[in-house]
Amino acid sequence: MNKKNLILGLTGSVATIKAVPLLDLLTEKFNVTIVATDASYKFISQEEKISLESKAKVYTDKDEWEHVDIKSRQALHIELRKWADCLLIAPCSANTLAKIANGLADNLLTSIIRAWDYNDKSMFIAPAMNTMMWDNPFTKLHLNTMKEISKNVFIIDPIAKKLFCGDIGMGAMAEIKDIAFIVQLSCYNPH
Ligand SMILES: CC(C)(CO)[C@@H](O)C(=O)NCCC(=O)N/C=C\S
Repeated sequence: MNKKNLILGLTGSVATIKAVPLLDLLTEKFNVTIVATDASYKFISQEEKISLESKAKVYTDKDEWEHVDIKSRQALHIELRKWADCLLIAPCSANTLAKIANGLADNLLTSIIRAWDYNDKSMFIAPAMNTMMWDNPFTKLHLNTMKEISKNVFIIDPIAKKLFCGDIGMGAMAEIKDIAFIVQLSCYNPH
């Protein structure tokens, strides 16, 4: 089976510590390209970076600017948007959720999303944040905005469990096996 092309967006939630095992599950079914925000790198060790790069191309914001080659007239965020069949943001931080719900395009990941083709390509959002952020009114507002934008936007709800800081409550990223299953099911069987 020729695998579909998936962009995995990593953002500045502590759930990015799950990136390596999540990527292992995703590469079984997809050609994966990782787009990591600068904040996500706070949660990726040097060994994890090497592990990720052994299974996927990893782009960061500097790649957009180092690749500015006016002659080639190519923009990395547009090339990646064209390459992808679907996009998964896992984890999606409260900050990234707020930015995409308001059309901001201030880094490589949000620029790809700002250029996204919602008619033909599915987008999966797996929020992960502290319960206090999850319960804040902006979370529902921004998630509803994303759902209103297109029927091809799928929210993979967080779960309640012990959070990084020891709190117990909603906001933990969905289990990576459930994320991988949902993305594979929906991306290969568009409704
Ligand atoms: C970190 C992980 C993946 C461990 O299972 C889980 O707790 C999670 O998704 N947390 C995201 C929310 C969080 O913890 N925020 C930071 C401060 S509370």
